[in-house]
Amino acid sequence: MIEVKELSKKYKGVEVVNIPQLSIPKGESFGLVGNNGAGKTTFFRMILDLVRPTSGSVDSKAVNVAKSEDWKNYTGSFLDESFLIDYLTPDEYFEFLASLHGYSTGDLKEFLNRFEELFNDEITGKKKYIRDLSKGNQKKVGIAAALMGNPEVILLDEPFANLDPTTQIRLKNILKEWKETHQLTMLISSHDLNHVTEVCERIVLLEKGQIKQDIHTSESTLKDLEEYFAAY
Ligand SMILES: Nc1ncnc2c1ncn2[C@@H]1O[C@H](COP(=O)(O)OP(=O)(O)OP(=O)(O)O)[C@@H](O)[C@H]1O
Repeated sequence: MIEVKELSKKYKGVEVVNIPQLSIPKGESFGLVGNNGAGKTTFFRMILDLVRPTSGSVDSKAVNVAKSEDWKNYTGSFLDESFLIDYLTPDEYFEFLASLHGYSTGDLKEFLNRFEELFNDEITGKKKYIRDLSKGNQKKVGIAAALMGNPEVILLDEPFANLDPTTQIRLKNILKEWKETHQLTMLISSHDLNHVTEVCERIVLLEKGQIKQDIHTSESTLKDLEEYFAAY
């Protein structure tokens, strides 16, 4: 589904991402971990054509994302609040996206019902602008918005950060369920080793822009990663 070839990004001559080859097959839940500055966000931004590689390419369904708009039809993403329209209320924002995706009022209601627990009565029906929501609640809006339109691929940067423990657990369940029911290809970057190893069947560890480990998640993965980061 996603193919990375000889991908490099340099800022002022300093290489912050260097991934010679990486394949993410359809339906995979792919977790990206690494310390601050490891290059996770830059890598995700190149997959979304928000940052142009210095060299190399990212293909989605065998088409270079920098040379086609096709991938935008089946890719959902939420990297940060800049993905939101903050002068709208969540209801206005969801209605706007629903119209883009051709949802009827009933479709939208049904879609939002799935997030009722996650939203915890703080998001819809409140007449509060997105810009006035807490960081955690903005994140909930962004993640739900990213799942609208049944994307085949979704990219989430730090989805568990700023969420309370109850919401983290609810989000984990939503992501796992969505992946199973929609055969979603999921790319998640996270500092939360616990959650990412629970949600993702594969973990790639990035260090200074390079892949240091590429692990099929098993019972020992969490402990192995904790040991790796403790010894860093
Ligand atoms: N626009 C930019 N100009 C210069 N350097 C940049 C730019 N964007 C990112 N970098 C640098 O690239 C490196 C990788 O940053 P990136 O944000 O991708 O890391 P990250 O793994 O997502 O970090 P974190 O976990 O802290 O979010 C860092 O050294 C960062 O300072």
